Amino acid sequence: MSAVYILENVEQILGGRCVLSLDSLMVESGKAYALQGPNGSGKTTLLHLLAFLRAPVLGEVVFQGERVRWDARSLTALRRRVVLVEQHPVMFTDTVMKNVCYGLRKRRVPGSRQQSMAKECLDLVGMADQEHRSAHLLSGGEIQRVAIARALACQPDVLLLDEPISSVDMENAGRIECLLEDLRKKGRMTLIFSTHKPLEALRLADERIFLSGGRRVAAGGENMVSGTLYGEKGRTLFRTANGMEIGVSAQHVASGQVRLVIRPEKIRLFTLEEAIDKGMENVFEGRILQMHEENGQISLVMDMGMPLFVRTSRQWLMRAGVLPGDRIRAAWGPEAMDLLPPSS
Ligand SMILES: Nc1ncnc2c1ncn2[C@@H]1O[C@H](COP(=O)(O)OP(=O)(O)OP(=O)(O)O)[C@@H](O)[C@H]1O
Repeated sequence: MSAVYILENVEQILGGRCVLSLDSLMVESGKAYALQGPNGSGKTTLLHLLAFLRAPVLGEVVFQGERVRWDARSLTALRRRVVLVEQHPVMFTDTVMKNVCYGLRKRRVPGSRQQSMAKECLDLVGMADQEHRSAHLLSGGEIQRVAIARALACQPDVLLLDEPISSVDMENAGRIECLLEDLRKKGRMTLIFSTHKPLEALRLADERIFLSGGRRVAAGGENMVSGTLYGEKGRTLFRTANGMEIGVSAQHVASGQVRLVIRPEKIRLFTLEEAIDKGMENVFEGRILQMHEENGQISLVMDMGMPLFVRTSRQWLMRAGVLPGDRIRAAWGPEAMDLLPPSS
């Protein structure tokens, strides 16, 4: 597979502050990527850079083998190959059809062809029968679907989406998920979308990119849960809002509201028949919800009363012979946990 983007030593400064700093990032053609990270971690900033909407202050971007020069002429050509669907897309006060044709008109596609291309794309997002409706009267989820149709009509090489599912109802979210899944399977365009939902990222992406404070980090935020710390019989316990209790060992003496992170790579998995290793303060049984191969490892989600993300080896999976739906046990010691202050 060829690289569609290569970023090197890229920095973005906004409001006098460095909000994005990436040593290197390679995006392969035809794959689906999820951008994850807490609020303000730089996901939108990175999407704007990849959409050629804002040049980085430092560093180099290579797109489809050519260094991006950021001058007006080359940007016009690049923006024809990459389309961004913003988190809250703007609709023109016109019909759905006219909105979908917008990009095609700008690209000077002949009028007759515009209609048929737009119809095809409205069909893909399940809005073919809505072409005459006024776009500004659509619901948030419908707007998101029309915006995706408008982007697809331009037949971009790269489709960027800023939190496409976060603010839409379940029905629209389901339709958008199916569409992204379909596009990913076809592999004709590169997909990059930001999300706050780890399950969605795992389900829809070939690779996940985690950002924190504008930097790429190994992983994070997957098993981050808010709750209360309290002491009981010489132990310190963490209680989640839905009443789950997790032992966090006596070395954590603080009490009150905190966030707990359980590191996916430090969790050990056991079949129900296996003996649990010594020193495991927490042992939970649950059902496997999802499994997914990622960068040579297995990412697994288990339902233990909350989704628990675990990174394990292929060898463990082969040996255990378990499948989604099977019950297993997850166990971890104090080294797998970090306590953070509550989010502001
Ligand atoms: N135009 C701007 N001027 C100054 N600071 C900005 C500007 N745009 C974004 N920022 C800051 O840059 C940082 C990264 O913002 P960005 O929107 O990329 O984060 P994000 O990961 O997409 O967040 P969210 O999940 O909340 O959408 C934030 O601290 C934000 O306040």
